Amino acid sequence: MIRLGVPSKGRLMEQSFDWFADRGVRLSRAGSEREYAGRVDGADGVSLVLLSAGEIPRELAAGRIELGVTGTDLVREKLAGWRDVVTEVAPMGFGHADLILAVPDCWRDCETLDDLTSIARDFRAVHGFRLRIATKYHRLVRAWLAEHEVADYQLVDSQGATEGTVANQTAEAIADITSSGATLRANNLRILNEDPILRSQATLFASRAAGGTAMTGLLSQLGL
Ligand SMILES: Nc1ncnc2c1ncn2[C@@H]1O[C@H](COP(=O)(O)OP(=O)(O)OP(=O)(O)O)[C@@H](O)[C@H]1O
Ligand SMILES: O=P(O)(O)OC[C@H]1O[C@H](OP(=O)(O)OP(=O)(O)O)[C@H](O)[C@@H]1O
Repeated sequence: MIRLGVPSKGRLMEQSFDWFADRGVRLSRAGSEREYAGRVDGADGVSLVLLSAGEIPRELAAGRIELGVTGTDLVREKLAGWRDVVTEVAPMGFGHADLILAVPDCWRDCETLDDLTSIARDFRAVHGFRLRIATKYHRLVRAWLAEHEVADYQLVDSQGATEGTVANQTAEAIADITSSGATLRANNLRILNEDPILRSQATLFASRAAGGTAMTGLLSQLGL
């Protein structure tokens, strides 16, 4: 049996269902809106596991699901050495979002990462603590800042409503996912003039622990 993990709600679930339906495999919830059991029609030996998108990387790594749909951002953030435990089977063409660093729009002299680096250095001298960046993407943000030799900062954990932390004065800057940019604008934040930390999209991943003829058969049925 191939266990297929799909996000349990929202746009990601619906677009995943559409993606599989376009390839002849119909996924659906087994019962009511609130029930997290799934049904698979059109493919033998496949069971649907509805899960939080954020938990799918861990379930793939543990080999509790063989295939899973989630964002590339979540796999790279949650799995150290992700290439050793999962393979990217197919980008799915939806769930596009960029992981970016944003500062208050009123910081007119902060346009690039170089500007932020010098502001962060001065900030520490003036305030006695390091400039705070709110994020839930600790691993990716740390790695990106280290690569760009930014040191005078601290990460503040924010698991949601991250754009609100600046107005709430629990952070000076944020690193979060954006797609339309509306949430940033509504919170008077501006993206640094740099390439995104990561460009993410929904992707079909396979656990490296999985394989065999059933998997090969399913992937070929999906045209992969
Ligand atoms: N505004 C957005 N537009 C497009 N994709 C987004 C957007 N926000 C988040 N995503 C993507 O959706 C995926 C899942 O994010 P989400 O925060 O809904 O998952 P989650 O934290 O597992 O949800 P929950 O715990 O509430 O079930 C991530 O890969 C993310 O990149
Ligand atoms: O650029 P936009 O189109 O405005 O989208 C960005 C928002 O979408 C995501 O939040 P989500 O609604 O998934 O909730 P969350 O804050 O709980 O992560 C993300 O964390 C941003 O807050």
